[in-house]
Amino acid sequence: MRETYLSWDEYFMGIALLSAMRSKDPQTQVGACIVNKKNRIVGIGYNGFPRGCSDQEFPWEREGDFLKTKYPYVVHAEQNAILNSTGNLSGCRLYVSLFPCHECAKYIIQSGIDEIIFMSDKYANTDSTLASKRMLDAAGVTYRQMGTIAVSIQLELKE
Ligand SMILES: O=c1ccn([C@H]2C[C@H](O)[C@@H](COP(=O)(O)O)O2)c(=O)[nH]1
Ligand SMILES: [Zn+2]
Repeated sequence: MRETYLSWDEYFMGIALLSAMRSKDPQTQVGACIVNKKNRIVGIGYNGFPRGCSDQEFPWEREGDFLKTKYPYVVHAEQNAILNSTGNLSGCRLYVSLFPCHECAKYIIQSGIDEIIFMSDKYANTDSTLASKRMLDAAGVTYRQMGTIAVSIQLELKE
């Protein structure tokens, strides 16, 4: 038997990271993958503009006049994963490449997701993340950080 197969955590985080690579955000690409108790993927998403809002017409800027930045327009990865999901998310886990912001935390809680597995916590000291953790703690949604994963795509094609 092979000893180097991926754990479930590595597998689903790998899918979240692969999804992040679809994002057109030049600064921060986020991917999310929702998994049920049977280890079935039930939702997937990345950060991007809503349907019909073209990347040619909407800005990816971070600074300046609010309406000329990405912030009022971008749909977060977690929100897309929840909106794209196939059914009841009660008891599901969320794999996400960046710790969810306070807005996403509300949707996560209300959807019934009860565990978050994240990689980066680069905005840990911001009010958004502090508010997010406060709500998640109050609601009993647990979260844990995964260290870096080395997923190299290497298939042995045997004749
Ligand atoms: O919970 C979150 C928080 C942020 N995002 C997305 C939204 C933006 O596209 C980027 C953050 O951009 P910065 O330039 O790093 O501020 O990440 C998300 O999908 N989920
Ligand atoms: Zn968010």
